[in-house]
Amino acid sequence: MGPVIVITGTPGTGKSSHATRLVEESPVPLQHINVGEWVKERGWYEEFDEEWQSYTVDEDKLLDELEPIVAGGGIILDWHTCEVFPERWADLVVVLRCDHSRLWERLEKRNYPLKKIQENNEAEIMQVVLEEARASYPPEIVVELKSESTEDLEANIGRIVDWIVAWKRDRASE
Ligand SMILES: Nc1ncnc2c1ncn2[C@@H]1O[C@H](COP(=O)(O)OP(=O)(O)OP(=O)(O)O)[C@@H](O)[C@H]1O
Repeated sequence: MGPVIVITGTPGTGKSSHATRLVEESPVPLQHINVGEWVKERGWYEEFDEEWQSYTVDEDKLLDELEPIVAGGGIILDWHTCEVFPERWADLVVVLRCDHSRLWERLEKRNYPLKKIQENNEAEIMQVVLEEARASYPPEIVVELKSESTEDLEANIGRIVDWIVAWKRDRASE
């Protein structure tokens, strides 16, 4: 059985880019779950908020549906929030960080409404997701990683792969 790795961070910090690379590089098979996409595709939401252009997630449904999948291990949970997931699910929580002006450019390229860019930009400055991760999981499993360049991305993947190798070794010797 593989580990459950949560990759979180403000929208645009590079969660999906990291998850995609990690699936390719991981020494154990991992399934990438882009939780936001699953919410949309599988209807795990209560409504679509026009003003914020986002879905109001049905958290009970999401947890019920994900529980048996996560229980099998070998999962990357890719989402901009992590406090919803039960603490027991995660073996590692990666919080991606990005300089806010760079993040602004990335979000502008996606044609996000200005209000949404501002909200996300502010959340990154206030390190909302990092605080959320620290409040929700034991400190030893929360790792903050910079995601501003492709060099950062490659270095981060290397670190996570090393962590998986150690995780596997620890399990084998138990
Ligand atoms: N470390 C990085 N170096 C260079 N470009 C990056 C890096 N991380 C992300 N990007 C770029 O930023 C954009 C957003 O990346 P990505 O879609 O992976 O972010 P995300 O956090 O998954 O966003 P969302 O939460 O909206 O799904 C993409 O164009 C991606 O190529």
